[in-house]
Amino acid sequence: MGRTYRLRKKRRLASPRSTCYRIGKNSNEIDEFTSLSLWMSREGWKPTCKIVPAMFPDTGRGFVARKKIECDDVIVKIPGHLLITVKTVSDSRIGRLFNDKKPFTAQQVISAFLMWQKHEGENAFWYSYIASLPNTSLSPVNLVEEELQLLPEFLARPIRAAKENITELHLDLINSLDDSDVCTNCNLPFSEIFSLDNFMWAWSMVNSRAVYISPERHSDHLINLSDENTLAMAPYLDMFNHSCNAKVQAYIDAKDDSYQIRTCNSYLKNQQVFINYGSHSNLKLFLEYGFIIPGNHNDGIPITYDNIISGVANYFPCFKMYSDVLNKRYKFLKNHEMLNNLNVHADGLSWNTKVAIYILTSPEDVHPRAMQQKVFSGSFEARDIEIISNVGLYVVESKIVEYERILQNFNDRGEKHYSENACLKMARDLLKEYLKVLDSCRASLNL
Ligand SMILES: C[S@@+](CC[C@H](N)C(=O)[O-])C[C@H]1O[C@@H](n2cnc3c(N)ncnc32)[C@H](O)[C@@H]1O
Repeated sequence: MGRTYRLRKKRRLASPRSTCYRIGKNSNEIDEFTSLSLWMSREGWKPTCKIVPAMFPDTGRGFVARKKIECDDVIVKIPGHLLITVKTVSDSRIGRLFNDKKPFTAQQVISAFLMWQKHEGENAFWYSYIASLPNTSLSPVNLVEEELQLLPEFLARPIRAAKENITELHLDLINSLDDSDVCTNCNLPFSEIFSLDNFMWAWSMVNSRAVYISPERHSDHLINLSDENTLAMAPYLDMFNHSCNAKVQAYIDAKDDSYQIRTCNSYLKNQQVFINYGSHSNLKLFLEYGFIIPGNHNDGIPITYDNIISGVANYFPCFKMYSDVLNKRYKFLKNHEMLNNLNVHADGLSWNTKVAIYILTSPEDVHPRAMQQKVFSGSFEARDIEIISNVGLYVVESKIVEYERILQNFNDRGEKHYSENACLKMARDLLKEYLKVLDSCRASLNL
């Protein structure tokens, strides 16, 4: 096996040849994709490679390769005028609701546009795109308070905050309307077209599907924004699923103002083709997109300074919790920003966790400069590594007990709910993933 072959093999994404089914192949299936691609073709879009939408058992709707795709191929190219941006809204018939008014967020503006286009139905220019969007999302913001109470606090807290934010953005949008703001086709007030339910749907679509554009692009609009103009909805492109292992380059080609994605992986015929939404942990994917990835290498379980102190106290029974030395060491860690990113990963403790354990367990007579030198050069001695691993092991084992309790509690209270609610089931799967990460970290510290 030559070097070139090995390199090519490595770059190929390890997704299995799919047991997916092609969308539009079943006679009774309404093929939104065909009408989307026909409409886009009429608007000047051309496919750049042989991919078709398909349903996958583990990731849902995505794209499958119908022919081999090579590294460096452009897998999608969307003409600039088929992106929905703040400028699209400003130039549209509902631009008057926003132009030269108080500031709105880009997400508020684009969400309002999606709701309006959905309301316009077949009359809408973007009808085929709107019809291609899912009617529901698995975003946890759809959980009601009774369901949120089943979740551990570290999951329920950010979801409540996101729900509050959406409610405020919605209220803000409604309050900006006046009685004369009605649909010019049917006279329905915009306050009804922009109902909270519709807003939740549109907000989730933008949150989970929008791509990033640089703020200076599509910037000649009349809407006063309270945040950066960096969001665009990209029809067709937003059907690609995410893989942590996918490598892509996404960019606007200034020559023809198109949004393009080039893959840095290769795919065999019948493999799912992925893009990468960013180096997101499962917590972020769950909260923002409503899915998680088994074995996500971006996962880190947060630990606290107090967790580490308990670990040190367990290892050194004579350790004094409130000594002057400890206070100084705490200040040292804080001043050097070494108390951020205290995490446990599948392959071991984060660097700052190791450093915190080392600093807190160094003998009293070690000069701060000597500790600093060791930390910055990363040259721990065998004895330091042994202490870090032993204290780390205690911290990780305590976390395992904590998360087993959380999972058990969730199972006891939520059993009948998560069989019916996919989002609660996902929360339970996330807790199980955390336990797998902790187990794997324990194994690596035991080596
Ligand atoms: C940009 S869309 C991708 C296309 C989407 N599957 C569809 O049917 O239109 C993002 C959404 O797809 C789903 N998704 C993306 N990647 C996934 C993955 N690896 N596993 C499970 N769901 C995924 C999630 O529901 C996410 O909110």
